[in-house]
Amino acid sequence: MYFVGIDIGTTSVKIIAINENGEIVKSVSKEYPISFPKPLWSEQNPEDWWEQCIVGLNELLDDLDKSKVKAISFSGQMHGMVTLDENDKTIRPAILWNDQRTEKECEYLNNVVGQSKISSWTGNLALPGFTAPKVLWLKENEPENFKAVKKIMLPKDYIAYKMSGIFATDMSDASGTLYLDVKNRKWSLEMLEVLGVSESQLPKLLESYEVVANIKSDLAAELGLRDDVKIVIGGGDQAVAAVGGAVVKPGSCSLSLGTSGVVFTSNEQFFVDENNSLHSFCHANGKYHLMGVTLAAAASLKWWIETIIKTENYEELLKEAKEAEVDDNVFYLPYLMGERTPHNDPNCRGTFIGLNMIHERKHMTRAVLEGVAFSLRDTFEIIKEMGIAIDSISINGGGARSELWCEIIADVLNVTVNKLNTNDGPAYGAAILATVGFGLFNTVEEACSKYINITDSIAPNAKNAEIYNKKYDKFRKIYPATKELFKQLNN
Ligand SMILES: Nc1ncnc2c1ncn2[C@@H]1O[C@H](COP(=O)(O)OP(=O)(O)O)[C@@H](O)[C@H]1O
Ligand SMILES: O=C(CO)[C@@H](O)[C@H](O)COP(=O)(O)O
Repeated sequence: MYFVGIDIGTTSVKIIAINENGEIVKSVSKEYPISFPKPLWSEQNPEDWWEQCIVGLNELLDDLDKSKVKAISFSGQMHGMVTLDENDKTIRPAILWNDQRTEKECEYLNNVVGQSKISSWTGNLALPGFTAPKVLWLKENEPENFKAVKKIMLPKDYIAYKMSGIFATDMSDASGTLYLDVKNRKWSLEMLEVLGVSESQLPKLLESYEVVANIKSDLAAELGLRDDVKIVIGGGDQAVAAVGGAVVKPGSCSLSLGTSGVVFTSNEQFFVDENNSLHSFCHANGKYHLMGVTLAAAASLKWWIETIIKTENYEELLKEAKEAEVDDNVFYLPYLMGERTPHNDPNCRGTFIGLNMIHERKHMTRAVLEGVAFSLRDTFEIIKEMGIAIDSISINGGGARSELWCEIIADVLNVTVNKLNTNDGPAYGAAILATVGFGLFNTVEEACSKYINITDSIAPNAKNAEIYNKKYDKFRKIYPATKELFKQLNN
């Protein structure tokens, strides 16, 4: 039997097939473009996701026994707004999770409607990346497009719709819209009224491991699959990556180093932190989770290596950075796309601070890795302040390919970083959801405990942890000192 996991990432679609023992049989990845048409904007064409998905699926299935495929499920970049008209055509490019154009709409939601109402209806506050402020932006700035909207959906739901013909979503991804009542796992009618959207424009809500329908028969024929393959809805990439990292028990913690960087803990019950600065969302196992997000994690490294240094040779740059001593006074702030946790500030920007004549490229590469780790520590500190004790975390995402980055993170957070038998977090988690939806396991937890184990652990180095502790204290002072300046510069 084969189970397929499809991850609609920001840089590419990753597709894997696992067998009933949880072993990866084959994986493929297909890139697609992202466009930044104006400062603060970030968009992709949903058709590109679909095209590359089909190219990838054909390649994946090419030399597999297609009759053995039993179920397909998804993980997707969260919060992106996909809008379809009455003919199911996309109305405009999807506005993505890292788009920061909605500062005005967030101010309206948080300050005019009011934080206490928004938080009591949804469990969260308005952040520029979330879907609700994007809906308001569309209404205000593209009224003709807003009028044409018949369906509003999230990235992976567009793919699930294309594959099943059913308009559905799941609780974990829907949590990131800011129009789900997270605690009660239903759409917030109060928020829908604020947005001017009706429930009929929104998808049916399922748990991540639930079956949407069988695959559409014409698509099954095109791909050479049986027409009883189950389409399982899947979830938002962070919750699904957590499933792929077995972060499904209360208090367990994972760290994702994808385009964004995320610290994630799994909880049995719904709760919010004191300042509502973490995302309080539904988990893909039917329970809840908390997470904080730094917007440009591996995106910072990609920008530094590919856009600034203009090479694809990560290995050389990372080897060089390993040779550089920790420099107490060189800092990088990873705010290339503004920042979410903990600052919730679309105006802050990426910055190097503390350079002098002795510094070389290697110090700057190291500063990029450290700056992302410090930003992740900002979330980690909030989680610790809530009394959640964390002594180890599992790591996933493209950035986790760097041994040096994993070491720096272990030292900066002062925790053991565990590597697992799979680094394909979101796609692997999606394949696990497919097994549960198909009925191979009763629960997500059962599947995780059968399939996932730790293969390597990186313990923090006590000396480096102490150095980084002091350096982190300095890092924390830079944002408050530059906040107003960034606001003025952006104006
Ligand atoms: N060898 C490497 N070391 C560190 N980071 C890497 C390496 N190779 C790729 N990356 C980073 O991985 C990122 C892609 O990770 P991925 O988890 O696939 O992201 P996403 O799901 O957002 O598309 C790229 O931004 C790139 O910077
Ligand atoms: O906005 C969030 C989570 O709240 C991001 O994590 C996106 O879901 C995209 O993730 P990656 O492409 O970085 O995996």
